[in-house]
Amino acid sequence: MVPPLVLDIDGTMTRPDDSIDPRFFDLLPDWEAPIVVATGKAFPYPVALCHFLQIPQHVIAENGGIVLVDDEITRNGDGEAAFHVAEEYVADGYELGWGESDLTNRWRETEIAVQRDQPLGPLSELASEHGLEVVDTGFAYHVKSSGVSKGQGLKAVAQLLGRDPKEFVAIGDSENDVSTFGVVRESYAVANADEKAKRAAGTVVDESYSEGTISVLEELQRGFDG
Ligand SMILES: O=C(O)COP(=O)(O)O
Ligand SMILES: [Mg+2]
Repeated sequence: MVPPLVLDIDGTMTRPDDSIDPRFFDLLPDWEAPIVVATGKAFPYPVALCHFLQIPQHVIAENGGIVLVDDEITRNGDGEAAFHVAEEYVADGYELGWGESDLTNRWRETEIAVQRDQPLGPLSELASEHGLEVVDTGFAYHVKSSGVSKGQGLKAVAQLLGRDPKEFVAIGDSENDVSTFGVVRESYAVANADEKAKRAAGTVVDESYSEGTISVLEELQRGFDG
């Protein structure tokens, strides 16, 4: 059998221009084991991705803040504290950086995300005053509860699916994937991954972005066929 997968979105399922690699639309629905989409993005994004891929909705959103398995939703972390950090950051004269409608944070429930061109120092200070931490995904700074992570999320998903996290193969590109790498059987960082992800991964793939991810999936598939 092919192994169950836990896939990061940004930098892992995407191409360098941030688009989802269309090859996943053929590859993933045919994958004969559970697939978990684990992302720092707000909840609607991975739900929509699973919907349009037409795969079961096994989702870790907001870096573990929200977990969805089929019809069951779990929320983790101190969202109130994260929202206070955002308010105070803005009151101090900084911006979250996503414009008026802020589609990045609009549907967030357990953490907040700040554009990476905004100053990190004051954000980290406010976060620690509220007992929170900042994670840099390479796409945004995320202010979140420290006990909340994609890895914790995967443990919850695996349990609901009647699986062991140690059955999973994880692919990711940044420090928010390190916790996932720590709980799975095999972990792969794509070549564009940050140093923390590369250090934590069992294997660093030669190819970047979705090209790297697809090469891992094809390798797993070949192992299965062979
Ligand atoms: O939302 C982000 O900052 C990164 O998202 P990802 O976890 O899917 O890479
Ligand atoms: Mg990523």
